[in-house]
Amino acid sequence: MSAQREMKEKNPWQTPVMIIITVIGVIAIVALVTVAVLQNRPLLQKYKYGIVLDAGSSHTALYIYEWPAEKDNNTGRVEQTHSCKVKGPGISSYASAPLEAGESLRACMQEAEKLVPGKRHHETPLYLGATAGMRLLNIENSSASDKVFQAVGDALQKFPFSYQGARILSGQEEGAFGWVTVNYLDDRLKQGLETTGALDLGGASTQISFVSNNYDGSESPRNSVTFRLYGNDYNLYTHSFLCYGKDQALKMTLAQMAKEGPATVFDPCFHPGYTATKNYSILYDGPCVSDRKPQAALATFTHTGKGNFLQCQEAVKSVFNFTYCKYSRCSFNGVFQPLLQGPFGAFSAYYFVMNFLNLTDTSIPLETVKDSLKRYCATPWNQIMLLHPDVKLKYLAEYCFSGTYILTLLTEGYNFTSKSYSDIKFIKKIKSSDAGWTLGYMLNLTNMIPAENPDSPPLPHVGYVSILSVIAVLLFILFILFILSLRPLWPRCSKQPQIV
Ligand SMILES: Nc1ccn([C@@H]2O[C@H](COP(=O)(O)OP(=O)(O)OP(=O)(O)O)[C@@H](O)[C@H]2O)c(=O)n1
Ligand SMILES: [Ca+2]
Repeated sequence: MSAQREMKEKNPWQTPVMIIITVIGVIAIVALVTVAVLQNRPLLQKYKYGIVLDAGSSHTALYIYEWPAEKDNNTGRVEQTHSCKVKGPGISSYASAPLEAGESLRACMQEAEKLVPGKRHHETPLYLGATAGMRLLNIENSSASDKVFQAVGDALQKFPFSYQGARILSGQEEGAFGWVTVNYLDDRLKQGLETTGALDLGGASTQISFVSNNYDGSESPRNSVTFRLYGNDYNLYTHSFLCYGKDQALKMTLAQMAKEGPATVFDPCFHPGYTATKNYSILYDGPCVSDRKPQAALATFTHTGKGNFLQCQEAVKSVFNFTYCKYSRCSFNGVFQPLLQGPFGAFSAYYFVMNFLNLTDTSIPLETVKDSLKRYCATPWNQIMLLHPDVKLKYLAEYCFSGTYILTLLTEGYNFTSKSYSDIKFIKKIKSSDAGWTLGYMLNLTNMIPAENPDSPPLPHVGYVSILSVIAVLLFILFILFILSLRPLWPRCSKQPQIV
């Protein structure tokens, strides 16, 4: 009887023990998973921002970049979220009215102020980088270029961002940062993949940058930039040709045609039927053409189109110098260039022009591209205007020249062949970001590309949490099984109601 009573007293324990164990087990699992999730959860969508102003020779553009806050100095993606084209010409055109250069940036800056969240304003770096237009102004009149920078700096500092200064980029920087942008956006750097060369055609200068396996940089150190990015070493060849942007090249070509100072310049690079009276001074103002001043001092000339691609090609070729090269190989003007190694991304004016001409498909044979351009150049000007009523006349008049210049620069200048032409891709954007030097410039200045590959967690976050949860459940089941396995040792008890 006494043993029976003892069992009866213990009996109620059997179920409560299991309930308590289950409850504790479930709480433990929930706690474990919650801690794991909270500890490793990416911070709630918090973003950081950076702003870069590209003060080009023909215009200024503002770019806003955004990246997840916790991925600073890591492998995080930086993306362009907005761009704003500044109204009016490039800042170098304001040499005689510098204050207006600062004023011109206001509308885009106000847009940026609205788009970057207010609480991030003060920590958002703001950079202005100027390229060939300001390089030329600085050569021509350095005090005028200083005044433009002063005015631009004063205007930018009125905004609540963290202003980091305005400066002229060197040609090497412009080329190298364009290359960094393209390869960063293509994910080639992080993964250590073969890189893409960068071809940038601006209004006043043009850049070529690529990695060539059999080039160590020793032959022409000033064309060599070395990087260590994500644990890989890169020896980049880069060169910037000042004056070989498409606007300055047009001036040089025209100045070359008009070097005898005629009253009418018959230009094969303009459409038949095109005619305009122009000031001779436009052909020899600025450092790219000042030495081509014609002897005769006529004030104006009649610019008349002839629409002949082959003659245009010859005229364009005349602004390249192929006569001297002190290196093993050169592109033009005695500049060293190693063997081309593709693929290449060609952006800015390369894209604008080839896209307008419907010639961005580089799988089309080069000869066919030339034939198509030949027909385009020969098309009468009035027909061209009828076909493109929405295109700015200044741009429209120049596409025959620009297309011819691009093909001549690529083949005669850089030595692309009919075969390697297809290694080039004419691009505007990669994902949501414009191809150009600005992103690479900001990534560099904010130290956002580490030299070494950061240790990445072996598992993605979701995988990590799932595995942790499965292990926790397994452990709990094992624990229950263990408790149940001890059952034979438990004191026996009867489920029969006790009849006293
Ligand atoms: N839809 C467009 C836009 C621009 N352009 C021309 O393309 C050239 C280069 O533009 P861009 O790359 O913006 O040159 P910048 O950056 O201003 O010049 P640089 O890099 O030499 O300082 C300019 O002649 C511009 O007139 C064009 O033909 N079609
Ligand atoms: Ca540019």
